Amino acid sequence: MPSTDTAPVAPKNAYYEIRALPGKGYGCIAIQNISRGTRILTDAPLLIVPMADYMKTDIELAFSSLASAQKALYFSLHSGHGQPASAWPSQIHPSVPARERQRIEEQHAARTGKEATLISIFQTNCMEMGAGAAVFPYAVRFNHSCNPNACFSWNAAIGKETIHTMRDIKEGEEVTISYVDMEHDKRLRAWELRHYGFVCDCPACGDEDDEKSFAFESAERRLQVQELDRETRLLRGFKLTEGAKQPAFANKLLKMAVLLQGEGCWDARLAGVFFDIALVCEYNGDYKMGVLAGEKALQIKRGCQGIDFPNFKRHAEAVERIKASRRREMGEAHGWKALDCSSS
Ligand SMILES: C[S@@+](CC[C@H](N)C(=O)[O-])C[C@H]1O[C@@H](n2cnc3c(N)ncnc32)[C@H](O)[C@@H]1O
Repeated sequence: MPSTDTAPVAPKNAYYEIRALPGKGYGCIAIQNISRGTRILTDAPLLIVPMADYMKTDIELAFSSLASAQKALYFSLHSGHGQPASAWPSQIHPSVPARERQRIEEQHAARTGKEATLISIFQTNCMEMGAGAAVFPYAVRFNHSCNPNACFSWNAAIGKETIHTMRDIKEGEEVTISYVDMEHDKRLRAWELRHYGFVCDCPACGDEDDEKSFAFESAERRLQVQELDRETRLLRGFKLTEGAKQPAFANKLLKMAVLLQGEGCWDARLAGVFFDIALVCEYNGDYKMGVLAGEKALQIKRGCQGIDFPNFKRHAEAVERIKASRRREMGEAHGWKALDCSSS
């Protein structure tokens, strides 16, 4: 439950409002139809903890520098404390180093404690931010779905967390994000979500044995994405040119893109897959496909992160380069080169 009884209000916006939802505390409900690719929130951090493996003292230090209104705002956020200790492992293996042991004990005490604490609120609401994590006072109000209709990103260029819609959303629908990696299977997701103190009942968490269900299809897609990701991961990034030399590589990426779209994941991962397809096509001299994939990558990236996202310009420049190669190729195919007097 939220730590205070005062209902939170979303920043003034045309897209959604925060409402109390049965069994979920508060959540964000669309107040008009929203098209895919709409930025519905930019949110500045309230409390930043600059390391991933934070200790209680790191949160205390960050909290101590807040103004009193910010402290009150922090304590108005949802807390996942009060979980039964029996639901969690009762022992820590002796091989675990002392610092990590202390960290686990602090986290456990916060989760199972009787009251909301700095840690229990941080656990429930923090989002990755650079090398650490932060609490964003409005982004925290979005509930989870394993099959979400929106996604979040830390945009370092504007210093804000953004929420973008990944699908067309109807007025009255809840806007959700995913707290977990889409590749994870139902069991792993359920374990991860236990840390937040709830059991997910989204369509992807339905009966996976029913072959006609969304959950069945979704599980199949996730499994295939996971396999394709494993097969291609080491050949992406700075090793992409090695990947490009393998005949099946681009097809694997394309398959991954189809599966992600089937799952409704119009997010940065999908944009990244299309961008890599574009670069592979460029490397292999298939500029026509390269332009198509590159434009698709930019369209998705614009929709899920925005053109002000730090690496958007770099991606757009790469796509322009592929387009220029395609134009040259077309020119040569039409004999324009022969007409170019300046080259004689
Ligand atoms: C980041 S907060 C989300 C906003 C929160 N509902 C609130 O009232 O402020 C995370 C908490 O919301 C609740 N929650 C999020 N997604 C949920 C879901 N799909 N089903 C039930 N509870 C959910 C859980 O209590 C979780 O610990």
